[in-house]
Amino acid sequence: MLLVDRETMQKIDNFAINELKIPSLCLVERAALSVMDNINLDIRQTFAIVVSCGNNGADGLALARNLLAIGKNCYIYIVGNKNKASRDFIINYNACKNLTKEIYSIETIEDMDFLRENLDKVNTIIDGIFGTGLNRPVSGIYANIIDLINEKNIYTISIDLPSGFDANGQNNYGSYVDSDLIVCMQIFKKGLYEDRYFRDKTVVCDIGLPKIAIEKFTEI
Ligand SMILES: NC(=O)C1=CN([C@@H]2O[C@H](COP(=O)(O)OP(=O)(O)OC[C@H]3O[C@@H](n4cnc5c(N)ncnc54)[C@H](OP(=O)(O)O)[C@@H]3O)[C@@H](O)[C@H]2O)[C@@H](O)CC1
Ligand SMILES: [K+]
Repeated sequence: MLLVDRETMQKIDNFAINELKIPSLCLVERAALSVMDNINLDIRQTFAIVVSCGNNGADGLALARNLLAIGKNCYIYIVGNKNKASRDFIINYNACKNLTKEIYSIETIEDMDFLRENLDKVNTIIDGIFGTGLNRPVSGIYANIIDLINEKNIYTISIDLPSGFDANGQNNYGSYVDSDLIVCMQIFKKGLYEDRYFRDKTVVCDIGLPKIAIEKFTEI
């Protein structure tokens, strides 16, 4: 079983995008559709999509866009500084704005109360807060949101990694999402595989990263 740590995954992503010229927006779209393929859309009608402003969030907004396109109810909650958002986040954010009014920033205690109340409207939470970009302990509003998600007994799908969980399985960054399902992009992240609780809840999906990019940084 091929496993990667965070740093190696980032090297593979960056080589594919910057050297092989694989458009990152295509990788984000494939990631979003791989999550969508793992949702039973016959029973899941209403979604809370919780994102921060990096490419894990871009995956979440691309998923929201695809769910909205088929008429699902999506409530989008954004934590973090949109001014620091990734290009792929912005592209998907601009599209989602034309598909729904239900887009909310979560910054204050009042916003947290709003989120606590509104999560009860959905039967599925999509966790697109952090992926392989997590690089320090989770604190403040991020920790509050992760704790709130865990308080709710609502089916939760994490994109790539449970937000707050270290891809390398070495660092304890504090709170992390207690996911029901993790859709992990392209290669099993080491920390997930080595964690018995999360290994069995993880599916690994091909998002189109070329073999030559993967082989360059791993011993296949
Ligand atoms: N193009 C690609 O590479 C592809 C990526 N893909 C997807 O993107 C994910 C990686 O995306 P990403 O590198 O943008 O980081 P992400 O996990 O969204 O974090 C966002 C930012 O949060 C910050 N941050 C970190 N720790 C923090 C903390 N404790 N508390 C607060 N903030 C914290 C940190 O920014 P900083 O604050 O360090 O400037 C970080 O940059 C990957 O898992 C996969 O899902 C796939 O679509 C395939 C193509
Ligand atoms: K996540």
